[in-house]
Amino acid sequence: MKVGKGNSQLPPGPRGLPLVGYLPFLGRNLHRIFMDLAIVYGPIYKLWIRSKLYIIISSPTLVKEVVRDHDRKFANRNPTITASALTYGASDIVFASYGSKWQIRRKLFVHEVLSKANLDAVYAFRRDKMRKIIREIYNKDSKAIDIGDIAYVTMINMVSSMLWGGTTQGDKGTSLAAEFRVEVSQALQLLARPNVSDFFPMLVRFDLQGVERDLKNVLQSIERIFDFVIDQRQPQLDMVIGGTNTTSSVVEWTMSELMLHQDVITKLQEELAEVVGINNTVEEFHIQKLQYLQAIVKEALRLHPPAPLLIPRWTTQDCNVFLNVWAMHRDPKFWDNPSEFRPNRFLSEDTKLNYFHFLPFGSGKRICAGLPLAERMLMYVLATFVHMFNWKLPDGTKPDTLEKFGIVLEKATPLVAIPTARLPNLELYS
Ligand code: HEM
Repeated sequence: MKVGKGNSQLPPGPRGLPLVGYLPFLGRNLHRIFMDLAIVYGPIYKLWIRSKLYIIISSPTLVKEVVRDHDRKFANRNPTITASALTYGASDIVFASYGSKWQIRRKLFVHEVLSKANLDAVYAFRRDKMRKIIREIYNKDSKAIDIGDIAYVTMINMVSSMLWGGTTQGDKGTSLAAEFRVEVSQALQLLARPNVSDFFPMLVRFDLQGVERDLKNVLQSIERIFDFVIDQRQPQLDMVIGGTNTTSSVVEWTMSELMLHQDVITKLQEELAEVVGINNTVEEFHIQKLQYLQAIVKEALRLHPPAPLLIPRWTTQDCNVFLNVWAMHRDPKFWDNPSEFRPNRFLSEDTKLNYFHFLPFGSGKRICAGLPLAERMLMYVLATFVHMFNWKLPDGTKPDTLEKFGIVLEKATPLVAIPTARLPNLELYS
């Protein structure tokens, strides 16, 4: 199929303005705008932005064609100027073109760095970092803490200890990790922002929206923090950026939903008491027995997938394809009362099956390469936070579920909560 503007085989789509196409109508919440357009144009439609074609899909049957039936044709990426700058010319896995370099990098990453044997072998590092965080939370002595920040510190410590055996230590480390989180979060939002320079190459040098300037500043800060933390060693951005904001954001979203649903947190604490025991700390080997926790995490990933549009695919026919999983995760055709947080839906046999309307990690050749580590860290951290502590909101506050769109869908307002030790044996906190 040719992708010229007059091609009648293309799906329908909204008309844009002459020259710029649909660009002026794309606000910051792309996943919601795309869902609203799907109501008008159907589960597959097109957008032109200048001469670039975008296809947006939000039906599981069509998604299956992209990620399974014709996977290879849709396995490429087309990084924007911002994505290229952030990854030093797509020298990572996420934005690398589909080809031998990507294949080698991915193979090494999946089969060596994140192999089961290697993940088991470095569990001691994750355990050690978890213990330090338990102590840090306990020492806050019933003061309110930012859950996203503490989750981020935990994740960055776990990931960096796996990579370099290092850590961000104590208060200094915590503030550095928090600083790093702000910078990475800004970088991810810049990545998601439509940039005029991508569509008008002759305007690149003017950087009209200042996106490249902002990204350069963010990159400089990231490099400065990295140099300090890892002492000049080669940063592995795939793991450090891909693996920390996503997982910590899911921890924050899950904790927010738990704070809003006391019945769920009570049931989870009962499960933890039964599987782990109130005289023990959580270990990774408990995770597979924590069925209710697994359902909770899936439900949080359904409502708040960190990558609501996955990472766009670039086809052999030169067009970008967005898979709007956020819309599918909330489609009443597939879910009863889709906007309600109901982990039980994942306990029934029906939803345990792998359908294409639930894809928080994507699917096919480009499926999240960090999935095994992501699952371990998420479950381990959440189980520990909920088993070791009771959490209460500061007086007069209420958690919300407002979103901030970026490559990672974050919470707009940070969740702040007060922990108190839950287990009788206080030695477990020291
Ligand atoms: C809750 C946590 C996470 C979620 C929801 C998530 C989600 C995703 C999604 C949706 C994609 C794109 C998939 C597609 O295009 O079909 C992706 C790609 C990727 N993720 Fe994750 N991710 C998470 C954690 C991690 C972690 C912990 C790491 C690293 C340790 C990681 C590394 C990667 C890499 C390297 C890719 C690129 C794969 C490729 O293009 O070949 N992710 N992830």
